[in-house]
Amino acid sequence: MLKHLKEHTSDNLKGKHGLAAGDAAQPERPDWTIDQGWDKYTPAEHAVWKTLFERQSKLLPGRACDEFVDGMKNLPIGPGQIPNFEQLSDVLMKRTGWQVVAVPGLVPDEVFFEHLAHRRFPAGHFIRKPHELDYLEEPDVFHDVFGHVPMLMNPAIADYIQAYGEGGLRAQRLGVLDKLARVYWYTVEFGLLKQKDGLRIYGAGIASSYTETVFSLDDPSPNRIDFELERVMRTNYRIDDFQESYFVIDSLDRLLELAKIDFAPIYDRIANLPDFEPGTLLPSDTLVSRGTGRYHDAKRAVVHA
Ligand SMILES: C[C@H](O)[C@H](O)[C@H]1CNc2nc(N)[nH]c(=O)c2N1
Ligand SMILES: N[C@@H](Cc1ccccc1)C(=O)O
Ligand SMILES: [Fe+2]
Repeated sequence: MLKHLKEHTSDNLKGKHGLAAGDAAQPERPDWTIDQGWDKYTPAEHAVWKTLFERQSKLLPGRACDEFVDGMKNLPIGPGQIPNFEQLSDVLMKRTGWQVVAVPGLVPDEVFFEHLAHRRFPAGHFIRKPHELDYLEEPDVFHDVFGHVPMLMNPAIADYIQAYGEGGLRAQRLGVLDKLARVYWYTVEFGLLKQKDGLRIYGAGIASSYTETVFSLDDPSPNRIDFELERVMRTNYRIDDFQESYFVIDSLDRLLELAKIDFAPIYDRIANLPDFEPGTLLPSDTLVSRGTGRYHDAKRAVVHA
């Protein structure tokens, strides 16, 4: 599974800012951007990209949403080489006004939000090692470019992620970042979309993961629940394993509506309400499918044995 996802937790970031790629030094620039250094990728690194690209490209038709497939088709992303961020930005800029900038790994929350608010997507410049194809703790170029960039070709997602950047800066000031981060997690990273012919993936954390692509759509274990904002804001997520629940929207335009909602009164309303564990089902949930819980229960049983 792509448990790549310690990536998005503030906790994980503490004491680890950007150093996490192992040996990355302090940021060269205040916005933490670096040069992609495209010429410095080795043949072995391009080969890792190719392996990942080909595996995912076979799996995604009929599983990724139409917008993802369209976005990919119109971008200079292929099996042959790790994409060049300047070439991606040229195409994206014309389409939705976004750019891709290189960062050494996780960047501090406020730096991340500042980039998004200015329609710059920070992408890890490094690629995972051959022994980490399905597991890594930081967003690398495969997750960030293959998973996120195709969706940034879509105008609704483009506006939504910019608004999330602005909302992130605000949520930080209000001390409610954990609530907002769950909205990003259960949409941009792990969102499912109802299309005419069934459930499809639009979340980048799924789309860049071979194993979670199958698990999220085909496995009976996880819950698939209609997206409801307050419910999602109160739901913890798993950073080191498949999700126990996925939240489903019926149109990407739904995200634009979310972006326009003023979250401040909602933060206030839920401030003293309890959070939910990832696998919880509530009487108020509208289910696309109820999960058996089998996958995570089996693991819990081993831990408690
Ligand atoms: C809350 C939030 O979205 C978050 O933790 C940030 C922090 N820094 C990051 N930095 C990078 N490069 N990529 C990310 O997705 C994030 N996520
Ligand atoms: N509308 C949110 C910001 C936001 C935009 C997009 C996604 C998530 C949140 C707010 O008022 O803070
Ligand atoms: Fe991501």
